[in-house]
Amino acid sequence: MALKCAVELRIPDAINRHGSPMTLSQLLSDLQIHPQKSQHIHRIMRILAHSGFFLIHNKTTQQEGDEDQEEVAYSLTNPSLLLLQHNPLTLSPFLLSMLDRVLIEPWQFISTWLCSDLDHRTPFETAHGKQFWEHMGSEAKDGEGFNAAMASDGRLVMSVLLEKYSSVFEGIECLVDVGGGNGTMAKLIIEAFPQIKCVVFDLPQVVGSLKGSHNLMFLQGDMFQAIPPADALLLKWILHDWSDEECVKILKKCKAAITSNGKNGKVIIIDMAVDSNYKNTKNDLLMTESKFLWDLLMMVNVGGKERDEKEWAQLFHTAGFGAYNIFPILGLRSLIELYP
Ligand SMILES: C[S@@+](CC[C@H](N)C(=O)[O-])C[C@H]1O[C@@H](n2cnc3c(N)ncnc32)[C@H](O)[C@@H]1O
Ligand SMILES: O=c1cc(-c2ccc(O)cc2)oc2c(O)c(O)ccc12
Repeated sequence: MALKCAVELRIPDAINRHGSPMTLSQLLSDLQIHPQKSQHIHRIMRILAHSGFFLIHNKTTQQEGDEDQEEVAYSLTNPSLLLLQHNPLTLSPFLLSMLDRVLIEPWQFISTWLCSDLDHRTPFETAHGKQFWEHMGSEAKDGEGFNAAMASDGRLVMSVLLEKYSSVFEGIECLVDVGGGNGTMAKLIIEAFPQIKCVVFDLPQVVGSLKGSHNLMFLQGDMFQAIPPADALLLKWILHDWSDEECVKILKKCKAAITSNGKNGKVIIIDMAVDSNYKNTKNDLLMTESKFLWDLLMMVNVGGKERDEKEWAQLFHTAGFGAYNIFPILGLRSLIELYP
């Protein structure tokens, strides 16, 4: 919440505009903080600096006719560079949506949900009276915020995919981005590979009003009913939204789509793989904690889960797939290539 406050106040942008470590008094004169509350900003900055979002410097300032004064000053770090408004890889929309009231409120309802005999899929439904995707379809502001969040995550992931793993897209003529949101990933794919025709397949509420181009098409539908045929399907942050049974249904539709007309395509999955040997102290404890937190996020908001490699393998096998490769690509995200 301290970080959300800093992003809402555009503190990273203020420090960036300043161009050198910015003292607390310079920061205060740039922000529109009520004078009676200005003494609190250093407390917010202190914890964010401790968490690695800002660097603290001691700056000596010369006062006319007075002794030099030491004042605390702040500069940006790699994580706060990713919160600048005009950074093409900014994660601010992700942060603001994920810490919005609508996604935070359901955490207050976990025990109520666990003890209730109401047929609610998630604490999200207990809190808001609707399931996640239905809510995002009916509350335009929340839906747009969530789609913008996913788009900002997509730009970051795509920058890594294109730089280090672009071979996954080689040889593809037609790709369907299943649950592809507002088409951010698809647009970056066709920019890098103009020979690929991309279809962004998502719910009517997400793609119904979006316009395509000569090699980009928006198609509305339900991935539980049918997925359009293609050489390759992309599923980014899709399967962790769903239960095992639902994932098997989606994956069976995926297999039908990549094997229609005698084709032998592939499914490209970008999702999380929890470490199965996390008790091994050599593992990164913070990384594992984050993955377990995401697992709860999926339980609380959408009714999905995060899976370890054994659980992924079981899903693929049950859905009738033959082979897969899995490797970590960026932070919590892994890339899985799945073959019939
Ligand atoms: C977590 S978002 C991921 C969006 C995008 N793949 C990304 O990572 O940026 C899941 C997407 O699945 C879509 N979705 C949910 N249920 C769907 C369904 N039954 N058929 C097609 N898309 C669906 C949502 O509208 C949403 O855009
Ligand atoms: O409802 C969510 C929330 C997240 C989320 C929230 C906070 C974080 O620090 C990270 C992620 O992510 C989601 C997601 O990836 C998804 O596919 C559906 C819902 C949510």
